[in-house]
Amino acid sequence: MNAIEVKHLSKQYVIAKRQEGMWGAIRSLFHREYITKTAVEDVSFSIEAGEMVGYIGPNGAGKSTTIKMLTGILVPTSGEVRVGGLVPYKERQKNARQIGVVFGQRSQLWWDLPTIESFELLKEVYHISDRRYRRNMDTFTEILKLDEFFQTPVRQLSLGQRMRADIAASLLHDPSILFLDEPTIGLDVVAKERMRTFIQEMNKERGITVILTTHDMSDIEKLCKRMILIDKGRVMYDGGLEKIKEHFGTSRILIVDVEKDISLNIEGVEVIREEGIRKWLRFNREEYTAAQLIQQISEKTEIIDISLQEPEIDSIIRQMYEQGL
Ligand SMILES: Nc1ncnc2c1ncn2[C@@H]1O[C@H](COP(=O)(O)OP(=O)(O)OP(=O)(O)O)[C@@H](O)[C@H]1O
Repeated sequence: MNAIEVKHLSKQYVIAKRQEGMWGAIRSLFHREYITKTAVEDVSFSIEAGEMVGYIGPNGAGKSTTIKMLTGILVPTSGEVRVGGLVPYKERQKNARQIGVVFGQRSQLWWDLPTIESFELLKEVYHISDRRYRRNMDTFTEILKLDEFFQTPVRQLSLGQRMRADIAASLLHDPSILFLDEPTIGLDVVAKERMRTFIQEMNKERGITVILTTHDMSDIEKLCKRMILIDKGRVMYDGGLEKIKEHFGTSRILIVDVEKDISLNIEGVEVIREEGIRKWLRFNREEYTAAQLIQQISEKTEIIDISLQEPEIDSIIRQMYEQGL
């Protein structure tokens, strides 16, 4: 069964146009002009129950707008959206029972209360039975070490602690679908790793469907087999990580130690770094094979050592963002 089904989904925002200057401001009191901004355009995808999918794209691509439509906060301008069989904006409360949401930049916990009290309040809000509450709290506390800061008010938690508390809170009512928006933003390496391990475990052990929005490609690499890439509101790619490397990652880097420190001017090849006799050469595998390139270099100087670097997913995506999709 598909956990999420999105068909030809679009969202336009209608924004009042700002008129310049004082006269403009006065004029707009009587005559307001509006412009429409398309944030999501004709987006279709389906996500199976138990899948973990990365939803990525540059700033302003339309990720948050999509997530808001999936969680029922926003009403689509057109198209269809179903989450666990429900139309989120029509059945917001019912939908809230089957989804968990974590926004890395914002907390859903009560700022001034000791952390444990936020959990107790959520227990009431979601009508969670004592048994379920205990079971979940025990599991989450064991993995996320929540008891280290149960008595600390949320506003005094470190970012890492706050994220641990937030993700636990989002799962307290056993949702089957989890939306994570930048869950590792600002965390140090250890905290990131802990968060990723927890997400992975919840997906594997409990079969929770996860949609992960992030700008950190290593989140995606570690967690998701599939990613949906959007730009300017449209889906540009939907598939596996490996395939994106094949499709878009046409550049390779040859690292070569040469005998003489000479400049290696080869047409279509970019020297991206030099450290004495060691050079990093970026080339396009559609224009050159590594063997051809090595041949060309060896005509100029003797080669002492070589190695070939495949592009990292991070650099491929960065390149795609920079050059447009
Ligand atoms: N409430 C709003 N009113 C008008 N325009 C909006 C509103 N929210 C978002 N937008 C615009 O819609 C587009 C998509 O925004 P959205 O927040 O969905 O992008 P995003 O991919 O989540 O970006 P980021 O990675 O920066 O969070 C942007 O051009 C943004 O300026």
